[in-house]
Amino acid sequence: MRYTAKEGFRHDDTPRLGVLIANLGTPDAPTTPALRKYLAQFLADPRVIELPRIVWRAILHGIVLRTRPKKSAAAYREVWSEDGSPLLVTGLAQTRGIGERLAERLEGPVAVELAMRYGSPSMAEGLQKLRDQGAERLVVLPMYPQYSGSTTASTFDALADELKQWRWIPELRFIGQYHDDERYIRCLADSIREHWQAHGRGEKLLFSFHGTPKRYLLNGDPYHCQCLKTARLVAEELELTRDDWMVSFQSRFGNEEWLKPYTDETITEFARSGMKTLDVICPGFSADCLETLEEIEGENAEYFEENGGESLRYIRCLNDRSDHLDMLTDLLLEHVQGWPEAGGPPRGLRDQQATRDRALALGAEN
Ligand SMILES: C=CC1=C(C)c2cc3[nH]c(cc4nc(cc5[nH]c(cc1n2)c(C)c5CCC(=O)O)C(CCC(=O)O)=C4C)c(C)c3C=C
Ligand SMILES: [Fe+2]
Ligand SMILES: [Fe+2]
Repeated sequence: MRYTAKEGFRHDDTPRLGVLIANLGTPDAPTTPALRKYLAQFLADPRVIELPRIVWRAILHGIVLRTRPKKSAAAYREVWSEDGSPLLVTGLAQTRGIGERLAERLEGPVAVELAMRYGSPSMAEGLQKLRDQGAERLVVLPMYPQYSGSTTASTFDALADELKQWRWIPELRFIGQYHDDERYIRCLADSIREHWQAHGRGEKLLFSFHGTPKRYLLNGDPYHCQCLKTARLVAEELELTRDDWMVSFQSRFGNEEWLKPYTDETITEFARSGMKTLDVICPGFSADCLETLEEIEGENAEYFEENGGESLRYIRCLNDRSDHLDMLTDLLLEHVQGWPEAGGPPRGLRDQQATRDRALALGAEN
């Protein structure tokens, strides 16, 4: 059949609201073969690498996938826990926490699933699980506070690739960003204050965001502006002066110019100029992952010390903090507003009798 439908579909099924929590994804294991598979999917995405396909495919298969998997696997081993990759472990905890909160706060039934853009659980699996639970309305929350074509739009592409195979497309809301949401800014500021209380305050606060090629900004991607705004709002909330904080961009990939200043150079420069203590936070990530734990808390903390600094204190992502999950639940609830009978089953399907009538009228057998 060309178009798919829910397994065991019945015309009198109870409809519910479906919530898809989407994040980037992570390899299945910290091994070279698992990394090769993950990076092959990730780096083949034209939203991530905007280069002519034939040129890039030759570089990807001829060079990148022969060299990077081994190096990346070693980096993943540094952060891997007994339960698996931090991004997945935290993603599952976030999904559970948001599910519990929504079930308490919504009148109608709700189903919440996690899906990863690359690797597993895949976008197709997450969406099919929601459909199997009767989700006729769908809200998608890509867990990226700042919109970027390379992340948020890529999630949309994967969503569309799956949904275009469905017979019955759910009603849809897609959350594009929440970079300046007051509650998100307050969560970040509170996490910084708590860190200062526990570990003391460093000489400066560095906001380090994942970078993208500068070309994407010049071609209209709002990511850079949204990162700067998040940092400025947090600094305002903490009543910092302009000298107290700075923004930089990490995780460069490839040879072209990326968003500047680069985090590794900034941190090295700070240490060389005599700074002894530095606080670093990564508000572009909703969950700690390779890029924060290995690259910032590991590698960049080493650069800081090697160049004369004494301690780089990494402030963890909001992860499954309850204020973060409350904030994301509020955001989801806001986005289902305006739907007839917000959050509940679609109008006309509320009582089972009406559904059965409709099934009869259609002459359906079930
Ligand atoms: C938070 C936003 C992210 C943006 C923007 C982003 C852009 C981007 N990333 C790459 C290349 C890689 N990123 C990798 C890991 C990675 N990236 C993000 C988030 C953003 N990326 C996360 C959360 C992670 C970690 C995943 C985990 O499993 O913990 C990797 C893989 C690791 C490695 O080999 O270094 C690559 C590669 C590009 C090219 C890009 C912008 C165009
Ligand atoms: Fe990345
Ligand atoms: Fe990295």
